Amino acid sequence: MEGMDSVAVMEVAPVPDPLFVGATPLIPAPPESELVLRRSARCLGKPRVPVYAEPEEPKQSTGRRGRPKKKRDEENQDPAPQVAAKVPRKAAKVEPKERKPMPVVGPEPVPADFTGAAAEDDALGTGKSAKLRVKETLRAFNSHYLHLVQEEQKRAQAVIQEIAAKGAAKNKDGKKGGEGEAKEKRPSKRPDLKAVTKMQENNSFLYTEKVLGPIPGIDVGDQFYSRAEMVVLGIHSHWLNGIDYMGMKYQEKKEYENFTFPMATCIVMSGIYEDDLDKADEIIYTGQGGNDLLGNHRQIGSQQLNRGNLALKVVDDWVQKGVQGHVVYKYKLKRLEGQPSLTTTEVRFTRAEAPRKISELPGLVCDDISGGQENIPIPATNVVDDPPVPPSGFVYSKSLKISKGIKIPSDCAGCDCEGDCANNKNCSCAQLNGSDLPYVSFKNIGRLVEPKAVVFECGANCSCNRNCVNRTSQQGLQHRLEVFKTASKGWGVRTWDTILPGAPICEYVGVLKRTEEVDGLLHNNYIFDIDCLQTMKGLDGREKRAGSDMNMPSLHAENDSEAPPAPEYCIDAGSVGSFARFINHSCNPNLFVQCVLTNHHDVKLAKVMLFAADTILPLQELCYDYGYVLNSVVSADGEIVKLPCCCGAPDCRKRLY
Ligand SMILES: C[S@@+](CC[C@H](N)C(=O)[O-])C[C@H]1O[C@@H](n2cnc3c(N)ncnc32)[C@H](O)[C@@H]1O
Repeated sequence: MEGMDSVAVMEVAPVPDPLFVGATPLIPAPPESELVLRRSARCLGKPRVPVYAEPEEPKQSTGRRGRPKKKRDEENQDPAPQVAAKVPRKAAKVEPKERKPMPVVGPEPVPADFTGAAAEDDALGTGKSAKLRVKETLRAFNSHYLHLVQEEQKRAQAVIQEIAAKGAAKNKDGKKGGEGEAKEKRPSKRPDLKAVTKMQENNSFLYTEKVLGPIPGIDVGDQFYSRAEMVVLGIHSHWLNGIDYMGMKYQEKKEYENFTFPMATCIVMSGIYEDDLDKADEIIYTGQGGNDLLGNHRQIGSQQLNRGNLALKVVDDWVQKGVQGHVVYKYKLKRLEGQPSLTTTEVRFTRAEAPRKISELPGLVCDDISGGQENIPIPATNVVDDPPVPPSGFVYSKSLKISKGIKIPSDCAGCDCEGDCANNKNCSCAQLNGSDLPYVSFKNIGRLVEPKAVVFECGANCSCNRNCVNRTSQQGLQHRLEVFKTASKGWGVRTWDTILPGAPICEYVGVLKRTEEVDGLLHNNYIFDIDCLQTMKGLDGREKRAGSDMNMPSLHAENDSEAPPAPEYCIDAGSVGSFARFINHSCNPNLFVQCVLTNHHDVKLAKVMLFAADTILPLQELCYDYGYVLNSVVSADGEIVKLPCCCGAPDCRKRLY
């Protein structure tokens, strides 16, 4: 059963790789091949915004997270949106008629002021930066996707159970049946395609017009996890075709009167054409058609000079016999001058180079800051200080320490499932979560379907096994991470692995204390208030979470009041903590905070977990929104303490507090 589950997910899970060069809308194509999913993308467009644009050195100060008393400062809510550089794209022309061999055609100049319909950073007038809108669109897609995966897993489970039951009955009669039959019979569904359709129905695609030239919010070097993501952003509208283009109807539009159509807006290089040549800065691209699409890279037929193959305007093109002897059209593309360098030597394999060996890391100051406590070692590097020093002043602990006088209850009833609760549709822990389990399982790692008011996990009183998907936050470190010294935020944490939305990162651990114990403490930047009630209620600028209106009688009584009291407990990671204490704040974060309950139902003492909000690529820094209320940090002499934010996000609020 477990194997069957993961097959269902693997069939539908998009896996990284290709490239694009422009933008487009979508006509949702029917599912054509699983191979489409074996792709991701990187774009060639306008120059990249630096990842760490860190304005100034922050002052050391005091404060703690999640103590919302006032509304956020208006002035810091809404920073001026960035305007994207207008970088006109060069284009070259290919005549739309059969030629053998095709002549070399020079570039057709694009009018100097032409930057495409969506070139302004806030062309949609949302008041949000284009980067943020890209992120929000991807989050919406991933949210649909995870819900649909959950739906599909449940459906598959039901089919398996039904067929297994039939099989058992048949076996009784001496006939064949059971799981093997289920594997054969269960039709494959594509949650990613369904998610795209949902977004199209809701008009939630980011860009719905095809664009020539740079696309706001998309930079050279950006990576996408799947074709579906590119479709909902409006970068490339096809599931399968490598070339997306503007057809002849654009010829009639005034703004395009100087152009020759069809004209390509975006290509995807997926690695399935054996005749492609990929040198990152120069690509020899094979036109579309004639591939058997089985992932074995084989060309089984000749290509036609039509549709997308007519639309590419490139520095050179020709027709030749491919490796299998079939006619293929070839296009030479070169990167525009002045674009930032790429992190890989091939376009289609886009994973940034994560270091292979800890010992070879530049600036290595510690092989494993956890001293062997975590599942995976966490090295620390420092290329900022001279001499380089390791992080110090704390004792590593991967679990929460409890202050004297605080008792964590362990009184709640558990479920009586066998094995994994995902296989029991009547699991009592699933009921606590609203009916479905909060997680779906991918390759035996749980992913949280959506941020929730609170997550009820299986705990000590449950009879399911230790690997049950509803114990996802208890499985320890799942990804290779590095603690590194940043230029202006002190230490930070980055990943070496691709982390997918909803994946667990860590628990925020330290010493569990009463907040009154730490009130007035100066110079402790590592205190985390347990403020689930605020999160659940969606107070002080926070987003209201799914499940916050649910009738959860087991939750603490304060949950019912409109204005919950200030948090009673906090986690102090000042002197004891894990790598979580090094995770910095960002106004545009890639992690989110999630309260989790396991052995009791007192939200005042909930576990504080961090989960991935987005696809986080290798070498990206992990960060979450500390959620400080501006002007809420006050010094002993009554002065408001301010800390500038150095997160570098286009929508940065400029201050942490
Ligand atoms: C929990 S610690 C994070 C780890 C910290 N960087 C360190 O070196 O230990 C929080 C402190 O890190 C710094 N910090 C975190 N995010 C920051 C940001 N976006 N801008 C400036 N400073 C930041 C601030 O000094 C903050 O009080």
